[in-house]
This record gives sequence, C-alpha cells and structure tokens, in this order.
Amino acid sequence: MTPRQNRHRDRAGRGIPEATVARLPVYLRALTGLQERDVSTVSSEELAAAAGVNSAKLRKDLSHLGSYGTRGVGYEVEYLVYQISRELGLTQDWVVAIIGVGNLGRALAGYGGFASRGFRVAGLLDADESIVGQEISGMTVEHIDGLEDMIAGHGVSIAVIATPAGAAQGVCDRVVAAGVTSVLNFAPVVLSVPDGVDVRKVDLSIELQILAFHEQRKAGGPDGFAPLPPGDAPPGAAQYVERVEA
Ligand SMILES: NC(=O)c1ccc[n+]([C@@H]2O[C@H](COP(=O)([O-])OP(=O)(O)OC[C@H]3O[C@@H](n4cnc5c(N)ncnc54)[C@H](O)[C@@H]3O)[C@@H](O)[C@H]2O)c1
Repeated sequence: MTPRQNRHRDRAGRGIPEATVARLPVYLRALTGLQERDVSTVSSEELAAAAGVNSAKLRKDLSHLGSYGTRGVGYEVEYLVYQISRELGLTQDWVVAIIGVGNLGRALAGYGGFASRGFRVAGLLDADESIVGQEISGMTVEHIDGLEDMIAGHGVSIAVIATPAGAAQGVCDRVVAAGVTSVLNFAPVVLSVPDGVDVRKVDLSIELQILAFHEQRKAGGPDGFAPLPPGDAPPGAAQYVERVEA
C-alpha cells in the first residue's frame, strides 16, 4: 500500500478502515429500526442480516469501535447506536449550506431526513436573481454573494454543491477559502481541493451504470459470467465492487 493509500485508509482516525466507516451508517440504520421496535439486544447474526453483510465482517467492523458484544446475549442496541453515532460525529449537529437551488437543490432542501440525522440546513444560495428571495422549505434563498458571510455566521461545515458543472469548481474554491473542509458534490465534475478537504461525489448515472453492469452479468452478459475486460466495466465499477466486498 502506498503512503497516500495508507493515509486515505486511516483518514477516519484511530486506524478504522474506510470500508468499515462506509458500513457504519448501514449498521446505524438497522439498529434504529430495531430501536423503533423496542428491541434492546441483538446478536451479530441478526444485525448482520438486517444490514446485509456477513456476521464475521460485522463483528470485525464493530471491534474497531471497541464493541465486542456479550457471548450468548449479543450487542446492546442503545449503546451500539451511541457508539456508532459518536464515531460518525453524529452526536453533534452539523451545519450544511446548499449551493444551487434548482431542481436538485430544492429537493435536497425539502428532504426531512437531514435534520433527523443531525444535519441542519442553515441556508440556500443561488446566483439567479429570479430565485434569490424565494421561500423554499421555510428558508429564503440568498444570493451567492453572501456565501462567505453565511459560512462564517452559521458555522457551516459542509457545503452541498448542486450547481451546473461549469460553476462547481468556482463555488468549491470559495467555500474552501471560507474554511469549509467537507463538500458534497452533485455536479458531474471532479473538483480539485487542497489537502485536508474531503469531497464526496454523488453521481446517480454512475450508480445506474454499475447496476446495469451487474444486471448484464446476472443475465449472462456478452461473455457469460466471465469477467468483462477492464475497458468494458463502467467507470466506478471496480471501486464499487471493492467497496462492497472490502
Ligand atoms: N448527482 C446526481 O445524481 C445528479 C442528479 C441530477 C442532477 N445532477 C447535477 O446537479 C446539478 C444541479 O442539477 P439541477 O437539475 O438542479 O440543475 P438546475 O439547472 O435546475 O439548478 C442549478 C442551479 O444552480 C444555480 N447556479 C448556477 N451557477 C451558480 C453559481 N455560481 N452559484 C450558485 N448557484 C448557481 C442556477 O441558478 C440554478 O438554480 C447539475 O450539475 C446536475 O448535472 C446530479
């Protein structure tokens, strides 16, 4: 493993692998479902089945949090929810700004799931004068000129970019210069950021391509079940398979 990969792998801190970090929200969702049904303890097998992973992997993942369960009893649901939430930084509120209030930005602004997971949308910003001033999901859209003031005034720590591709890098540079170190990018462009800034890119078309790739293989594909040559896999497929299988 190169030093860069190593850094990436340990970025979550305390040596928790990125693949484990990526599965923690899945465990959390399964545990929240158990809490809603007043289940107080759960075996690793039950939790693994609810989360869609194998139980050995689940036990290994949870051991990174110092959680080993009790033989014959399993894991205490409430405590595990607390441990995972703490590890993911969900025991504190995170302030989010949504930049670009078109179709996607509006949908995100109206999504109730953010607040219940500890993400507070502090504001919506757009460059279009006809959108600025509109009331969306109880918030007034502000002009992008006020970006830096909003970040400083509300303590924004996560910027969601939902602008067209051509505007995304400029917006990203501004949020980073204003001190934001986490960016969720929906624009179909790879953003350049300095060290210490985390960018997560959401691209539904890549996810669809990956599903199409797996559908094709399930159906026998052009070459039966033989692995497709690398050039035939959609972008992100190898990464996805790695993410799922790690
Ligand atoms: N990731 C995904 O799966 C996915 C899905 C749909 C759309 N998208 C992408 O998300 C982005 C938004 O899509 P949409 O359908 O909402 O587009 P849209 O055109 O409806 O909205 C974009 C908004 O960004 C604003 N904008 C433009 N330049 C800006 C700037 N410099 N600062 C602030 N605001 C600015 C526009 O005024 C507009 O309101 C696009 O890049 C699109 O390709 C991604």
